[in-house]
Amino acid sequence: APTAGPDTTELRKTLRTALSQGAPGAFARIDDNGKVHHLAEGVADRSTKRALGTGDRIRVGSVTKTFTAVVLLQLVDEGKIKLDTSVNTYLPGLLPDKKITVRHVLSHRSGLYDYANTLFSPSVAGFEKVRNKVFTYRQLMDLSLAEPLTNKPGASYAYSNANFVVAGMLIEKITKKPVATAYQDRVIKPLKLADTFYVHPKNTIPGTHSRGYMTADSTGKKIDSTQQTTSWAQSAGGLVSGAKDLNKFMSALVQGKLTSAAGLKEMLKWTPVNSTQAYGLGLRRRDLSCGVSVYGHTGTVQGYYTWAFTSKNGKRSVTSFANTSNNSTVYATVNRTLESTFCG
Ligand SMILES: CC1(C)S[C@@H]2[C@H](NC(=O)CCCC[C@H](NC(=O)C[NH3+])C(=O)[O-])C(=O)N2[C@H]1C(=O)[O-]
Repeated sequence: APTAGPDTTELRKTLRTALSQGAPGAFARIDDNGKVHHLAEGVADRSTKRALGTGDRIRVGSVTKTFTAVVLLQLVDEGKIKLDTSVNTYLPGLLPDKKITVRHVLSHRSGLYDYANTLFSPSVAGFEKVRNKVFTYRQLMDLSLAEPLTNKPGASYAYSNANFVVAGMLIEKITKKPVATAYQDRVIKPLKLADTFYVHPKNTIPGTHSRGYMTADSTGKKIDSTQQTTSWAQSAGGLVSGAKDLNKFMSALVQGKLTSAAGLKEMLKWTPVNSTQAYGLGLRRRDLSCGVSVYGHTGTVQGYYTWAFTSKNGKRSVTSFANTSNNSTVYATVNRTLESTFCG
C-alpha cells in the first residue's frame, strides 16, 4: 500500500548513482498533494558547469505521445473522429491495411514498423545524419512503410514512433491546422504550461534549459546532442517542456480535466506489455513493487531521458530526468525514482 510520502533520501542517492554511471546531471521534481520536492544533482552544461535545476527546460521525447493522444481524444469527444474507424477513412490510401484503426495506432497495435530502428543504428552516425534534417510526415511514413507490418492489425503490442506520426497526420487533417496549434490551444494554454513548446522545425530550446549528452555506442564518449530539430519525432516526440508542467499535465489528465470521462476511460484501456507494464492510448501504466499503479510516459531523445508519472488520483506526480541517453545503466537507475516516489 502507498506510504506516507516520497523517500527523498533514497531518491537523492539514486540521482547521485546516475551521475557516477555517466549522467552529467539528473533531477526529480515531485508534486505531492501541494507539497513540492526539488532534487537535482550535477550540471546542466558540462562546459560552463552550471548546476542542473528542476526548472530547466528539457526535450521530453515520447512524453509528447500523451499530449498527442489527449488532442485526439478531444477530437473524439467532439465527434470529429472515431477510435474504431479505419485510419484510411480519414487519410485515404495512407496505410497498407484498411483494418488498422485509430485505436490500434494509439495503442501501438497497428504493426507499423518503427523507422527509428533504421535511423539510429548506429546511434551517433545515425543521429548526426538527421539532427538538422526537417522531415515531412510523408517522408517519415515512407521510412516506416518501406518495411512490412510487424503484426496483424490489433493482434499485439509493438511500440512504434510511426503510430504517433499517423496520429499527428490525423490531427492536422481533422483540425486543418498544424499540430503546434492543437497543442497550444487545447493543452498548453488551458493548463498555462509556461515551459512547454512545440518548436519544430527549430533546432534550439528556448530559455534556460539543460544541454543533452548522448553516449556513443562503443567508446561511451559523450556527444553534445542538444541542438537538433527532433524532426524524426515531431508528434511522436518533439515537445520541449519542464518538470512543473509535466507534473501538472499528467495530474490534470487523470483528474479528467483534459478529456471527457468517457475519453479518459478509453485511454485507460490497457494492452499488456510485460508483467509490470501496460499501454493504454498514448499512456503507460507501471505497476510498482508496493502494489501501486502509476500512469504517465517515458521519453528518450538523444541526450535526454525523461519519466513523467502520476498516481491514479493525480495527487502525487513526479518528473525525473537525466541529461544523457544510450546508457542503459543510467536508464535502469533513474527508472528507480518511481519506486522512491510512490512506494517510499
Ligand atoms: C520506447 C522508447 C525507449 S524509444 C521511443 C522514442 N525515442 C526514440 O525512438 C529515439 C531512440 C534513439 C535514442 C538513442 N538510441 C540509439 O540510438 C540506440 N541505437 C539514444 O539513446 O540516444 C521515445 O521517446 N520512446 C521511448 C519511450 O517511449 O520511452
